[in-house]
Amino acid sequence: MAVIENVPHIGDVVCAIIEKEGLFLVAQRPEGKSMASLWEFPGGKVNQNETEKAALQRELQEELGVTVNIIQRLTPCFHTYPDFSLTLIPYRCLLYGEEPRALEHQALRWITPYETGLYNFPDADVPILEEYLAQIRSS
Ligand SMILES: Nc1nc2c([nH]c(=O)n2[C@@H]2O[C@H](COP(=O)(O)OP(=O)(O)OP(=O)(O)O)[C@@H](O)[C@H]2O)c(=O)[nH]1
Repeated sequence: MAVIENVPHIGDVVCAIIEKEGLFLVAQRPEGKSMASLWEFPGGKVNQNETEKAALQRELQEELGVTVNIIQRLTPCFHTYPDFSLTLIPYRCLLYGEEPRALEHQALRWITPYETGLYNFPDADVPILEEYLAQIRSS
C-alpha cells in the first residue's frame, strides 16, 4: 500500500561541493539547529524570484565569505524527512582563491573522497555523494 507523506515541502535548497586540489569541503551544522553536528554541503534555500546560481552565491557569501566558480549541476535529490521534504540541488564548484571561513558552521574540513565514510551526512545528501564520488572515480 502506498504511503502518502503529509509534511511541508520547504522547496529548493542549493548546495555546493567545493573542490580544491583533490579535496572537497564539508561543513558541520551548528548546535541548536536541526540536524546539528551532521556534515553537509554549504548552501541554503532558494528565495522566490532568485535563480539557483544566485542563491548559491548568496548563501556561500553568508556562510563562508567566498564567491565560487560554478562548474556543474548534479542530479537534484527529492527527500522526505519525518517533518519536512525538500529538493536538494547540488553544484560542483571551484574556489577563486579565497579561503572559506566558518561564519555560520561549527567547523569546516577539506576531505578526500576516501574519508567520506568518516562523516555523517543528512539522508538527502547520500545519493548526491554517491553520484559525485562515482563521477570523480571515473574521471
Ligand atoms: N545547506 C544544506 N542544507 C541541507 C543539506 N542537506 C539537507 O538535508 N539540508 C537541509 O536543507 C535545509 C537548508 O535550508 P537552510 O540552510 O535555509 O536552513 P538552515 O540551515 O538555516 O536550517 P533550519 O531549516 O533548521 O533553520 C535545512 O533544513 C537542511 O537541514 C546540505 O547538504 N546542505
